[in-house]
Amino acid sequence: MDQWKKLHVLGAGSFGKVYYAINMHPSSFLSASVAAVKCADMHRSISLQQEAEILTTLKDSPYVVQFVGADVSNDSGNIPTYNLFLEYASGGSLHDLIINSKMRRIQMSEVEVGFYAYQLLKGIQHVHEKGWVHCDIKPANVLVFDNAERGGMRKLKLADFGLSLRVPKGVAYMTGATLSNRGTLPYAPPESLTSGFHGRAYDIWSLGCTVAEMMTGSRVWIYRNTRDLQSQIMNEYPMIRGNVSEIANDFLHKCLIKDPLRRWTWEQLLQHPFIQQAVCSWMPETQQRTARVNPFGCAVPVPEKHFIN
Ligand SMILES: Nc1ncnc2c1ncn2[C@@H]1O[C@H](COP(=O)(O)OP(=O)(O)OP(=O)(O)O)[C@@H](O)[C@H]1O
Repeated sequence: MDQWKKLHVLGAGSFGKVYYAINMHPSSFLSASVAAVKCADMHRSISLQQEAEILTTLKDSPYVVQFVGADVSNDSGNIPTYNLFLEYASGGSLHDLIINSKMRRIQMSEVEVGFYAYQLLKGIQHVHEKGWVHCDIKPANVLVFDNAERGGMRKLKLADFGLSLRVPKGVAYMTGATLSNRGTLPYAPPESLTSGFHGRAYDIWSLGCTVAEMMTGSRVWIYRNTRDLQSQIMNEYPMIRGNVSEIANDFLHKCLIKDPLRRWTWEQLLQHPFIQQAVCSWMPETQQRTARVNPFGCAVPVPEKHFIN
């Protein structure tokens, strides 16, 4: 940590604070020149240390925040501090992006949302293939990076793996108890409340809530208190407020199927016309070929019967 200087606070989590830091000697072992540093007193740093371990297994995806390194310093008096270094996201979180768009009364276009949803699906693909379920996907846990190449379109990356669960070969984690959800309640799927079921489908439901929020600027649930929210998640269907096209609505419905075994997977969703259209609009031709897995391709209009249940 000696070569790093913490400059200002970027945010705070349940573990401690997140700082913006610059590397005073960028040629040394942590080679990045700037970083976000998640810090916690050593005796309260177990979840940060676990996050570091998880991030090590998730390296090498452009859709997951990159782990730069970790160390222990004595920078606040004599109390040892655990520091987790991450690549710095200059655009803040997706939550900030949604709030800013709302304040400026600029709604994200569906193509833009589709392109962001594509990136989140690729992140989920990587996380699931490495044997994890994120368990806390929400706009505040998605980081935004500027991307000059794509005309103002941002790069998004999944972050905050503090609640992630190891589920090798897709086996789910189950508490067996009602109301024993792990992640953030407004983004939690019904099965996590009815039986404590946490499988890969968990992340897909949270993705649906996140994509709906990008599209409409509002959360899918409006509730009076926690009990009301729990009851709505278990018994009702999420509300998509605002003007949403049929194709986008269909995508959301596939993410928000109540039965986790029938809910679409990242593999199926990557082929959905909502994603395919966005990919075709925003990706350079060379990258489209690998991303385009839809048998209909881009140029052909997709008949409704192929994607509406
Ligand atoms: N790599 C990063 N680059 C830029 N800002 C970051 C980075 N990581 C975190 N932040 C900022 O710090 C805030 C808090 O960090 P983090 O997301 O890890 O905690 P949290 O999810 O808000 O809290 P909790 O521990 O309760 O889940 C984020 O919302 C974001 O604004």
